[in-house]
Amino acid sequence: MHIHHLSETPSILNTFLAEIRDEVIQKDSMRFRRNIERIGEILGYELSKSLQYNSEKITTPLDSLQLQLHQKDIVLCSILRAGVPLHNGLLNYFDTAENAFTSAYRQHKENPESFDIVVEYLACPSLENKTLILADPMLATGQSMVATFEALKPFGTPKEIHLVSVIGAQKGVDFVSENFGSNCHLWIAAIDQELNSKGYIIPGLGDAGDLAFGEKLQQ
Ligand SMILES: O=P(O)(O)OC[C@H]1O[C@H](OP(=O)(O)OP(=O)(O)O)[C@H](O)[C@@H]1O
Ligand SMILES: O=c1cc[nH]c(=O)[nH]1
Ligand SMILES: [Mg+2]
Repeated sequence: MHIHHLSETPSILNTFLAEIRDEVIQKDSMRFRRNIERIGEILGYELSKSLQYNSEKITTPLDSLQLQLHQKDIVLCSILRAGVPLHNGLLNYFDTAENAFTSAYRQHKENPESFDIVVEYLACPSLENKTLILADPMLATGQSMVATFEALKPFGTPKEIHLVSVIGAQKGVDFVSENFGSNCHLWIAAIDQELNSKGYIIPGLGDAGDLAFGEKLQQ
């Protein structure tokens, strides 16, 4: 897997990462969602440099020229709920993308430290020979990404796969590296070293779904 760890090079991205991590600033849910969206825009821009381009003729009022424009074969898939603002950020740049949504949530067992990933909702166009972008802001154990990828398999074989995430734990990055092919790309803003016993990224930011949309009752 090709891992693109973007905050290794300091940039304006770090300001948005600082705001979603900061325990005071992150409580403003509108700002939290917008910052995830802005990070999605930056990750999408970086990802766009690796897409396939065709030369197309553009006619201005004065003349014409050839421009390199990317192939319009993107399917953007995100994982509910925390994936929604990241999806919006990517869609802000990939105007013509087709869209897929899936739900993957942690179903906790009696022991709070163990959980299963439940994939329930799935709405997806054909993925055959398309460029699949699979987006989820948190890559903790990596199980949601892998379970979603398994659930998408009946929809066809993409020609390229790009995973997009905001904060990952090294363990989750290793897990997706083992489970996605060597040609797959991971575009990630930050990689933290630890995962706690409940599967939360340390230092991370807390619960991205709750920060964006409010607390939910455990199932
Ligand atoms: O890498 P993993 O260990 O699978 O964990 C990451 C998952 O956890 C979060 O979702 P969550 O289950 O909190 O659902 P939510 O978006 O509804 O809050 C996040 O958005 C990922 O989908
Ligand atoms: O740290 C984590 C792990 C999973 N989901 C989150 O929202 N945060
Ligand atoms: Mg959550």
